[in-house]
Amino acid sequence: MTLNLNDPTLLKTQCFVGGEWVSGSGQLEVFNPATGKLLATVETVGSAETEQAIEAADRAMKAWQKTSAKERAVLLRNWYDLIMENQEDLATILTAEQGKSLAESRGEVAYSASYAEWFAEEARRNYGDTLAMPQTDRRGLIVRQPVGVVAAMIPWNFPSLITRKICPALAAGCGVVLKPSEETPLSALAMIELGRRAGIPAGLVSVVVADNPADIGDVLTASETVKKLTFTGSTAVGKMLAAQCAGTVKKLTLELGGNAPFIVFDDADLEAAAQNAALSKFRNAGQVCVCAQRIFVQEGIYDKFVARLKEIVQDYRVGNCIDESNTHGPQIHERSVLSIEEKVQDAIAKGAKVVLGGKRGEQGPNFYQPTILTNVDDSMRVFKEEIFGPVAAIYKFKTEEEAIQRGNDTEYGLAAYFYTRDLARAWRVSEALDFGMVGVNETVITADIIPFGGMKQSGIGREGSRYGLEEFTEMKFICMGGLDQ
Ligand SMILES: O=CCCCC(=O)O
Repeated sequence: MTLNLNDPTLLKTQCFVGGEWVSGSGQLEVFNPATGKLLATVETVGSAETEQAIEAADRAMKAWQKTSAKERAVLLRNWYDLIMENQEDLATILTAEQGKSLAESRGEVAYSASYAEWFAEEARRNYGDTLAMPQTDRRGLIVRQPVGVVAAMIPWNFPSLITRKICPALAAGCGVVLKPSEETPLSALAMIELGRRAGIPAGLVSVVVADNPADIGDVLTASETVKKLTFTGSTAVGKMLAAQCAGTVKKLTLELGGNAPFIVFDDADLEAAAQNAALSKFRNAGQVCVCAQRIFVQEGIYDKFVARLKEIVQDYRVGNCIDESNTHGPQIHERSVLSIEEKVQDAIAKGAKVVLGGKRGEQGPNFYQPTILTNVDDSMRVFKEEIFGPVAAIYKFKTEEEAIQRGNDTEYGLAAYFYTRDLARAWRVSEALDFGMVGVNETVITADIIPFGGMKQSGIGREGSRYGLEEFTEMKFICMGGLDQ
């Protein structure tokens, strides 16, 4: 399948190692999940090339960390400009390999660019501190230095979001070896080509694609040279990688799963709540860790809310999103459809009622219909597990205490949302929810400026914001003595 790109040279099919596009020993076929058609065959690499990438990053960062913050900022700003200039091509590649709507892809590319711009600015604010020492002949300083070579792994649901990891690392003075998901390597390769054009020094950032991800993962996690792992993906894989990193005591940033409650109180603006529940729940066909998963609606407005949500969702046009008239795309693969199907069947067997959908889509093996379930309860798999699909399960509740208790009843703690017009309740509930990010009367809460990350088993650390830069630095204390001589 040929993609209609303004700049066809952005469609890269080799890995980028040590500043060069390199031939690989294996081959990885990348398919459009909407059509099953082959998009590209990427030459893959293994452990030897991953070792080379680590050594190259280590070498390159020795010079890079000596550059001025301004120089690093200029490079990141150039990258931002190039991403935005190529937004349409990047969105086309993203939709083709991942399936999300073109509108969402354009948004993701701009969002990704925003991290390059943000960290171009933050690069100049890598501040330290001074201490009032108890001894008169001493001065204490705290400086922040680059953590070292960083291994970064990104998931298939946001394949162009490599900047949220690479840009703070570069701003801090680190080198990076990035492993994209094997399902969606093309966006990362296109993005890094633009990074190369923006002036990333040879070797400082490599992108390694494997047909056997464990080959690359094992080398990155065992390496003594790699000092930090930043990973976005499932909680199960995050735990495994954290265990692998324990041998070399690497610093970790883990952005893992979520099971976000979306709570609608009786006093809420019902139209806003229904519109935003739909927007959040069905974003990227339900494949977003941070979005609404368990929708709790207070009993007084439950029926009205369900009716309005159904009206909104039944208008969705599901299909191949390269056709811009389609609003929602496929799941990433058939395994995912099977997993959604099993969870919906479990709910139905335990008494759930299907208000909309509830079946595989007719568009192809990777599609599942936008679905609304009522009569659901907390014993069902749709309550306990991340659905990662277009299924809105709507739970009824009576009191605020009950909503908070059930909302918190999950091992995850990434994001939570609620709708109310009562200011005191807005504070109470915000403080009581055990989640890293809380949206009050708002679901579009993520941005370059905010600390993205979760509590409990949703992860460790934060990305973006001013805290996101700290994650790529080591704090060093310097004591200067003998100053009264
Ligand atoms: O997997 C990452 C989800 C990112 C979504 C966002 O930042 O809004």
